[in-house]
Amino acid sequence: MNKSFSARKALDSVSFHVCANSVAILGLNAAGKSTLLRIFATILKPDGGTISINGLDILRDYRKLRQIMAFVPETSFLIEELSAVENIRHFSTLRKVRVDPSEIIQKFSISPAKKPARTLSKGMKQRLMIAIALIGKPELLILDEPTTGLDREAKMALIEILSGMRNQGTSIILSTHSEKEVREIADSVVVLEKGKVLLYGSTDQVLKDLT
Ligand SMILES: Nc1ncnc2c1ncn2[C@@H]1O[C@H](COP(=O)(O)OP(=O)(O)OP(=O)(O)O)[C@@H](O)[C@H]1O
Repeated sequence: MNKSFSARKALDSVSFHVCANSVAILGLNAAGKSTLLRIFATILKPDGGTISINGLDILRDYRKLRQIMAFVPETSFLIEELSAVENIRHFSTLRKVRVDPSEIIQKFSISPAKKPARTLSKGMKQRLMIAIALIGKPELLILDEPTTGLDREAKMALIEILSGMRNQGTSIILSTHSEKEVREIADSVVVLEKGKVLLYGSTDQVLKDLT
């Protein structure tokens, strides 16, 4: 699969197959991670090639894929002037799903819950975005560098949330710069380098090959 932006090849003959509940896309800056995730999330179209996730073709079955998937991008999608509770209400109404915001706030330990989202720390915003992404119980969660910019404590809390979700059967695809994070969350890894696949396979094997 390929993807170019004008003359720049962001993804160059990318091809891999992994069978896992949680997959990490590992790579340095500009490796092509976000581009690949945005293609998986059906936001961007590849220039060519075929991709299927959980048996669904991203071009042919994109409607079905969108129904079972949630995407947490690198930048915030929260409405900054609304509180955490109001953001949860807003996005659940858009998705036509009835939820109890206070239950979600409690489950994800989001605080403060009633002040504008702009007052939340980066870690709390990430938790809130993941909580919102999980409204409607998607089978597949795609996250673009969810722990970037978080302190150690917030990172660990988020990793715990994500591993818990994986253990409960949610499929997870995430991008990261961190081998440590890969070890804690992912069953399989795809390593990208300058738009190409350098390695892919089980986490243990890939991390061993990288050392
Ligand atoms: N919309 C765009 N227009 C032009 N070039 C783009 C666009 N999106 C990505 N690129 C280019 O494609 C390449 C891969 O970018 P991408 O954001 O996918 O990398 P990344 O691995 O996610 O990087 P980072 O870790 O810094 O977020 C980069 O050279 C980037 O400049």
